[in-house]
Amino acid sequence: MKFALIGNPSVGKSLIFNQLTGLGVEVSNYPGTTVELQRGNTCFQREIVELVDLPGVYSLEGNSDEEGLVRRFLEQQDVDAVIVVTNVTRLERNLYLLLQVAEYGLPMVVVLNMIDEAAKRGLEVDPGPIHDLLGVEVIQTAASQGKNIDRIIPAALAASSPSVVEIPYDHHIEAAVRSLGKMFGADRKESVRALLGFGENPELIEAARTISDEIESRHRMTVAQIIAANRHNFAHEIADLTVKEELNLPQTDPDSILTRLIPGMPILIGILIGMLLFVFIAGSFLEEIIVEFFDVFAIQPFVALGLPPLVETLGTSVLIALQAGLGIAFPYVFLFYIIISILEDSGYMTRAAFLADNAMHRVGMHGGAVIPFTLAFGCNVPAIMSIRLLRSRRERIIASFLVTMVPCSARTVIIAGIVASFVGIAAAFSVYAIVFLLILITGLVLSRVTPGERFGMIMEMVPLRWPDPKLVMKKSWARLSEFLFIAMPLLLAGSIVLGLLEFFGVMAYFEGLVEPYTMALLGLPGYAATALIFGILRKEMAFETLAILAGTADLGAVLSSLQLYVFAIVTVLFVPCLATITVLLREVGSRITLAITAYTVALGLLVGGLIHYLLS
Ligand SMILES: Nc1nc2c(ncn2[C@@H]2O[C@H](COP(=O)(O)OP(=O)(O)OP(=O)(O)O)[C@@H](O)[C@H]2O)c(=O)[nH]1
Ligand SMILES: [Mg+2]
Repeated sequence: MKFALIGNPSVGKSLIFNQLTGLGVEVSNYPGTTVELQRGNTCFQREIVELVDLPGVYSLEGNSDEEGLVRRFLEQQDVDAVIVVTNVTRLERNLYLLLQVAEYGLPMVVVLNMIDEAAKRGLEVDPGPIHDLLGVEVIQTAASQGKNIDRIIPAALAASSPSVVEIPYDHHIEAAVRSLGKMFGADRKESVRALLGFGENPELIEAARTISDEIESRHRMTVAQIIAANRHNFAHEIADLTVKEELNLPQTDPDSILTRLIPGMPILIGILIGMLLFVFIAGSFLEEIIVEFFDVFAIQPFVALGLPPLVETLGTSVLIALQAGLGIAFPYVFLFYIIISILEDSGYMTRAAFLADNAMHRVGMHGGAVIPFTLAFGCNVPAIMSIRLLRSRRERIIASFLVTMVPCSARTVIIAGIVASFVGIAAAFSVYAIVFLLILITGLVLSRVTPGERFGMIMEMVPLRWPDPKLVMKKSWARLSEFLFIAMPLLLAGSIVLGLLEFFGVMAYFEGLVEPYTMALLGLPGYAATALIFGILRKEMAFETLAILAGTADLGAVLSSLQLYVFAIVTVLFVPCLATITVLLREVGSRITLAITAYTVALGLLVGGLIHYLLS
């Protein structure tokens, strides 16, 4: 037995899927969380039931990736029943999709989810009309409380015949349906879909097209528009019968505050700055503890063992990599994830996206890109992972370039540790200014040259609600472990390779080789190049390595202010770190990853060179 969960975005499909299968699919109060098929199994009365979680869509007839995916899935008719999940507080729009799904003629169960929220808003829900009109089982659930979830699978198993619904169409459409039925023996649902240009029978579609052209020449509307209007009306009628306002609770509308430019924008900026400050302050505090702990309890005792030099070098490299990895994973990445999850699940992120939409359009994206951009200030790895939320490949490509350029917390360490302490605060801010300017220019250029369709934003304002701490922690943990499993092994492998290179003197040889070039191009000594390469492992290692190689932590004594400034600029721009490269490979593929890497290296060297040339 195989069932599929279908519904609008953010109605709770994935939450129901998780509860039924015990899998950890991402759940979020943000439309478009699920972008591909997820499969899982559940067991009911000793029978294995396969469950498919589909991405949320508003319609089956548009041409976005998700709509195509759900449509193809339904056309294959490869499921025993569909479970249509709806948000009962927004029933009318949900029913519009439901009516379309019903026309595919699969056995169906209707889930009216978020019944808890309906109760809170004083809505009275009567499942009777849907049951009677559609002839399907209707279940009222509150997935976040697990209420009635257990009734879904038995109902799906019992559903054997398709819905009996007949949407009353305009008389021209009805006449067309009748004549297609006579000519081809097509049933009502098949004929309607043929009129919309879908289906398997080419002759039927051809005949339907002739009829549609005729209807369109007489009406001023296309057949698709007429059918959509009829469905909307019908959905409206059913919704009116199903949901009644019980009592008028006085409601203040927080959206009138949050989505208006003033005070919405200052609130958004305040929240973002507050979040960054919190993560930096709490993060650096925690990081120090972790780093200190490693120093005292792992690295120093290990060195004190007095092992053979090769073992010692390799062992220390691995320990330092672990220290670096955990030092960033827990304090920064985990804290960021928790805050972002709270912002997502509270529903605030859709307000932020709405506000940022205008500005984002200029650089070729839409408001949805606020999530990756905010995440990127903490760490580029989760930021790149979250570009999945963006709808088109075009946007994902642009975002992947821009997000990798955002100064993450490790790069902030460089700017603070090298520029602010040895050159000056104003200089440190100028580094940020240069980077933001470059991001802006890159975005403007990319939005011109990147091929692909531009999409407007149709984003549902999900309701504001208190996030569930358990769900927030679960999600943050799942995201963190993804980071740990991708970034950590690489960090360890990379550090072993670098340790070996150093041990066998390859590094020293390399420094001698590149010194003439680094001197000429950037005015930097050869060991700075080694430090830059260590920076690929983890950005702030560039700083640590530079200090080690220079033989002193007082960098101001060995390098000039200009040299330090150039070094910092190059490190900040030059190549994303290894962990970022790995997730880039996974999310956007090797070609784009290569392009980003080449672009950032070129940009780093160019800007660094330019500054060296202009100021020396
Ligand atoms: N109050 C309440 N919240 C719910 C209920 N069901 C789901 N939610 C919340 O609604 C949000 C959306 O849930 P998801 O399961 O991610 O929705 P989805 O339908 O999979 O969304 P997409 O993957 O974007 O299509 C989450 O924040 C859930 O915690 C419910 O019955 N009551
Ligand atoms: Mg989902």
